[in-house]
Amino acid sequence: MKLPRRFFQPLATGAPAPFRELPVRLERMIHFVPPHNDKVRARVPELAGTVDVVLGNLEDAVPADQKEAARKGFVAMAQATDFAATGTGLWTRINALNSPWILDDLFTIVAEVGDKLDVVMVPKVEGPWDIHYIDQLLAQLEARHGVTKPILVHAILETAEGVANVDAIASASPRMHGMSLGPADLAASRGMKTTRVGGGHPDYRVIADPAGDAPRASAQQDLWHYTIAKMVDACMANGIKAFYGPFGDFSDGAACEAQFRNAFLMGCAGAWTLHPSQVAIAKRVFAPDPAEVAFAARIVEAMPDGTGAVMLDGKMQDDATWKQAKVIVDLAKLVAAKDPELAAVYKLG
Ligand SMILES: CC(C)(COP(=O)(O)OP(=O)(O)OC[C@H]1O[C@@H](n2cnc3c(N)ncnc32)[C@H](O)[C@@H]1OP(=O)(O)O)[C@@H](O)C(=O)NCCC(=O)NCCSC(=O)C[C@](C)(O)C(=O)O
Ligand SMILES: [Mg+2]
Repeated sequence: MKLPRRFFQPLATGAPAPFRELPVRLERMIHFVPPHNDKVRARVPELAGTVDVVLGNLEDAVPADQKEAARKGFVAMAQATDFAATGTGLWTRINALNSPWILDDLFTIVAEVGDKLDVVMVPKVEGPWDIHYIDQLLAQLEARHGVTKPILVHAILETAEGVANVDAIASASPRMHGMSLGPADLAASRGMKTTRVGGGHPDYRVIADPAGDAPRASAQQDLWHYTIAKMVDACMANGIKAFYGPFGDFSDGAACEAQFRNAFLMGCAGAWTLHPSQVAIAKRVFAPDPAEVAFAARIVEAMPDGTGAVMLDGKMQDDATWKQAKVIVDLAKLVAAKDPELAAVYKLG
């Protein structure tokens, strides 16, 4: 374990000091773009104003013979658009640590567009040692290329070993931004019997006890509940953000929305969008319900210093519910600052 007083020291001479607190940003969706696809890349300038984060994906879903084109395409799209002007985050997902592409990914991207890059998403993180490696390398590259804003790191939780080490990953470095669930790789790593990318499974259910000849009620359960809960606890305990990952069935918007909403209610800040049709779903889900915001605002107003006990509509409020209300009001303010339509609905002063 590193000494506490050394935790926030830059890891290379000339590298920027790590953030003490994460920048406060609205990240309802991390929108995936395949940078080797010229047609999709051409839409990025227009897309940038409509999503909270644009991510250029270099890893899985990019064919091996297109890795270089994807890297070049990412540099081109990063240079072509002023993401900061619309408050849009610019991220990339690099190839895995054991792949032949990762060094070229990081060397090229930090050299060419390191000052524009907010977050590097690292796939298949197994333990804190993976984060330490990336942390050190990024510091060296930031120093070499004069990058002044620290590049953050986001881990994908997508192996059984990673889940076993989730707390240590979350606390591995002050560079940690957060974590996303990777349900496809994780299912494979765990030996789960599903070919779906996220979402439920019709055979994963509980069944009521028999009661005579009556048909037995049965309901589908959430395969990802345990993992999301574990990830949210690890992230929030370390002051970083948890995200649901991808939902692969673009034809089933209702199931995507249900999965996103479960993650939102459990504490996640956002989800990935892989297709334009999922952006509106994420916007709908990762903003608090206006009725909840109105009630939360009443709680905050009824307890100006956040202490004591009061009754509102027959419901007891105290210091703890005040904190719950603050979570909702603070998020609503963040959403309202970016979305004038919701600002009008929330009516927050
Ligand atoms: C699947 C694909 C090929 C279907 O692309 P398509 O063109 O066949 O689909 P479409 O329905 O015909 O597209 C309609 C329009 O939207 C455009 N479009 C389509 N997608 C996008 C996009 N993302 N951003 C912006 N525009 C997009 C597309 O170009 C088209 O434009 P047009 O009307 O002008 O012809 C395409 O959607 C795509 O490449 N999406 C990203 C896929 C991806 O990044 N996958 C990896 C992340 S998930 C993962 O890795 C797992 C994980 C975490 O690791 C683990 O669980 O283990
Ligand atoms: Mg994966």
